[in-house]
Amino acid sequence: MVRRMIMESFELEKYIDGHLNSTYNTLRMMEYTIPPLLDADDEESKVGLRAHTDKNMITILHQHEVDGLEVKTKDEKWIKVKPSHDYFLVMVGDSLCAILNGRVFCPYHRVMMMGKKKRYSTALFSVPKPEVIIVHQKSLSTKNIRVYSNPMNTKSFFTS
Ligand SMILES: O=C(O)CCC(=O)C(=O)O
Ligand SMILES: [Fe+2]
Repeated sequence: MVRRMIMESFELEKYIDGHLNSTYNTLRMMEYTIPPLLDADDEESKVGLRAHTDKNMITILHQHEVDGLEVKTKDEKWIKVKPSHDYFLVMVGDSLCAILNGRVFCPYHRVMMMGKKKRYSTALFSVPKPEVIIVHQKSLSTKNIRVYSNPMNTKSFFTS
């Protein structure tokens, strides 16, 4: 649904079905244990998952009760995502950013473990199928924020 809305907002309606069929979904459930050397004054000791962008198209995330997820904004500030039963966080990944030629923001995010509780999260990743070639949409070429000039197959893209 979110991908459909994004494609519509760029007037790419005719590509929606092909785009949705170009991916598969994978669900991952994660458990983060309390870091053994947790020290409130030492940022490094709190890292549960290092800062990264997701390579896939879109990630839908839910964190259960214990917080820790942080997302970096365009102006380079880390913001904490509060856990809630009521919402899921949708994050754009590198593949969607590439096909839309950088017209959507693909944020760095990380997990920082603050307290004395294990943390659980669930993520649904939509991933380009292995045979898919990642190529940016020509009609979006004018605003070349991030350069993905060469079409790449999924394997090269994911390892680049
Ligand atoms: O556990 C989380 O909240 C984030 C997980 C994540 O970013 C990932 O698996 O790529
Ligand atoms: Fe991630």
